[in-house]
Amino acid sequence: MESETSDPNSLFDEPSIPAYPVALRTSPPIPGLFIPPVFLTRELEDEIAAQCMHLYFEDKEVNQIMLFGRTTSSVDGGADNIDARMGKGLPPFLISLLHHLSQILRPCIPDALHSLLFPSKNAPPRARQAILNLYHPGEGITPHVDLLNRFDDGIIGVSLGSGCSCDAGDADVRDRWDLYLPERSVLVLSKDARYLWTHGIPGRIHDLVQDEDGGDAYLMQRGTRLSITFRWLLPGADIVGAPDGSS
Ligand SMILES: O=C(O)CCC(=O)C(=O)O
Ligand SMILES: [Fe+2]
Repeated sequence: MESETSDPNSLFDEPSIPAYPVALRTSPPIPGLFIPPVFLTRELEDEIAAQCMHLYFEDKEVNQIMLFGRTTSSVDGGADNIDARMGKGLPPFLISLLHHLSQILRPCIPDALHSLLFPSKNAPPRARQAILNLYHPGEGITPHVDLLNRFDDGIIGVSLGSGCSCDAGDADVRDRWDLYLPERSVLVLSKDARYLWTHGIPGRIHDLVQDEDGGDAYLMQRGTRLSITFRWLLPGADIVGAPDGSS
């Protein structure tokens, strides 16, 4: 992940209103990208963040954790085991989060996309992968497309602890959008948004954000943000430690 700190020449550590692009609060016209108007509850946010911090980040010098699930089989009840189908091999609190996401996303995204993200009993079994990223203010992630040879279509991301801007650029960087991912919001990337557009988080301590009521854009300070993203592993891609082991 990349990092940038405040301007060392700034006397008062005040942001001069920077020439940041204004991050939109509505989904831009990128096919397959959804930031639906649904949010995790504060209780759920706190519970998940506490589990992640305790299990993976506290007292450790890491800012990214990758968790690999496994494909269901007849041993765990196969397709009838709804928890296994949701994310066999992932920790129980992430499986609960996936159940919750399935419920809240159902009315907000196309049915076909919902079935891709949360497959029915009859769908072929597959393995999930989760990436947990911890960003302190000023840190970001370089624009990228999630690995094409490792992950399938359909990515879900949640933002915990803080919002941030996300920049989305098309492959030729001829078109780009800045979107605001509020704290507790959910982002879904599929189709063009997953395959043809990059996504990244600029490493900043503030974001310039569109006003919801049509007023001037305003600066929002970043807090520590934890993102959790879920993807499907392509068949055979669940071998940990492959040479291309980045996200
Ligand atoms: O932090 C985020 O929301 C994005 C993370 C991401 O793009 C990744 O882990 O591949
Ligand atoms: Fe990504």
